[in-house]
Amino acid sequence: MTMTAPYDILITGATLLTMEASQPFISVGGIAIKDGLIADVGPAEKFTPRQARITIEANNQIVMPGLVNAHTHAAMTLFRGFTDDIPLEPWLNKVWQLEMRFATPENVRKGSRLAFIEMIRAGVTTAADMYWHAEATTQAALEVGLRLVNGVGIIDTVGNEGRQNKEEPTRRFIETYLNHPTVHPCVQVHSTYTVTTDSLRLADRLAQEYHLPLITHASETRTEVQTLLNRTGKTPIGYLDALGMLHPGTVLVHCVHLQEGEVELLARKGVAVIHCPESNLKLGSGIAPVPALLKNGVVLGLGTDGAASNNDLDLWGEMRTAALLHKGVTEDPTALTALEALHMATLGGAKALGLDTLIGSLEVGKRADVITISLDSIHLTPRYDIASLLVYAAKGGDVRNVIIDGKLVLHEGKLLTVDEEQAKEEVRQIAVEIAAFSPDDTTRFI
Ligand SMILES: CSC[C@H]1O[C@@H](n2cnc3c(O)ncnc32)[C@H](O)[C@@H]1O
Ligand SMILES: [Zn+2]
Repeated sequence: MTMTAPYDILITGATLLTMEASQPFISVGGIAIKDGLIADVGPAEKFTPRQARITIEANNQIVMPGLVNAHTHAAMTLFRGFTDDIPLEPWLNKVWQLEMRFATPENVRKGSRLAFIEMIRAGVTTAADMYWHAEATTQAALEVGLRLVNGVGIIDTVGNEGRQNKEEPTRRFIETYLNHPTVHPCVQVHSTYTVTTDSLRLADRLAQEYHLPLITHASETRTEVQTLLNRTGKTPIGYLDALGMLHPGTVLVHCVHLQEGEVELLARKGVAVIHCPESNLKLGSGIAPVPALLKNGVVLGLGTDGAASNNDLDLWGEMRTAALLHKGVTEDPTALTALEALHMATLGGAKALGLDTLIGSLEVGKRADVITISLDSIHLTPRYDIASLLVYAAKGGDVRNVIIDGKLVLHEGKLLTVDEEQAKEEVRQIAVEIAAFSPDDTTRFI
């Protein structure tokens, strides 16, 4: 007689970092996964190895919720290192010339696939993407096995997009994925400086109609704020407010140059903010007032932004940078603690994207997005405080296992879904053409 194992996957012998407020750590425990869900979590005594089809013995490993990269432009791996060490506006003017030529659906799929492999290898289980050809990015996520928040990227001043109808493709994407288990539609507009008032209004209307997050870049640079002030007499935040677009569900990426009263305004309106510290530093944009946003109760997520402005997609580095940066600028080592950085990279990001009932913590009934981190390395020895170890010493390469929606995607360091060598080779081939292209310095899009 064959007995069916009660669980699909069982992880035993690990230290659990649940990210649950009531019980954030369990010293030696296990987690059981069944039908895509977390079926049980708890101390070791609860589990015996033969209870599952796959058992992962995770002694000297940490088990925690998968990381949420709450803002990225995945396909921009294609342009990683193409143009560095210049400010955002001339950078965008170059990047947009590249994108008009090379961001074809097929290239976007290949560039995104490379990005998603990089992310999964570093423990990211969910990414929120904003790019051209949303369907191509989505296909890449489905192939690699990553959970994706995505929508049609509305932008009016680049390419022929300005003349095109935004409503129909946005609705089509939303309706295709509304009840999908791993693709979560959202509405997204690039920014107040590249999108018409009509498109901003349309985006807000669609977000409200479908009860979806509305994501946009805001107040990333001093120049952006000045551009909006010159055009409208309002800052980007003030402009969005005047349009009634600041409300729960609105997600603002960057928020580096907030003006007086804007932190409090965002808190009052229930707006979430995504912090992308490494991209902001590399473009010389500045430093977002994260400690003030935290103090005022704003929901915060953490993002890498794209690989052309970061230039990697490692959220461990992002947590560490965030924690160190805010201690440094405020001259206060408590400004952003290790646990707060971990929260931003897990439950905070999930909450910002409206997914906290599904993911972000290890809780029975949530979707099983789970990672294990090996503590065997020199740089993770010895061990006192887990949050400290993870934020101040761990690296993406320490991730051993990744489970997304109950499926094992990375097993003991081996990616199970796609051929990594082929993924790299395909992007190298596209890069040969990109390397031969010379964008000019003319400002034409902003
Ligand atoms: C409509 S597709 C998204 C669009 O955003 C561009 N982008 C990449 N990084 C940034 C950034 O830091 N600020 C503003 N816009 C950015 C990307 O190149 C695509 O064109
Ligand atoms: Zn961005």
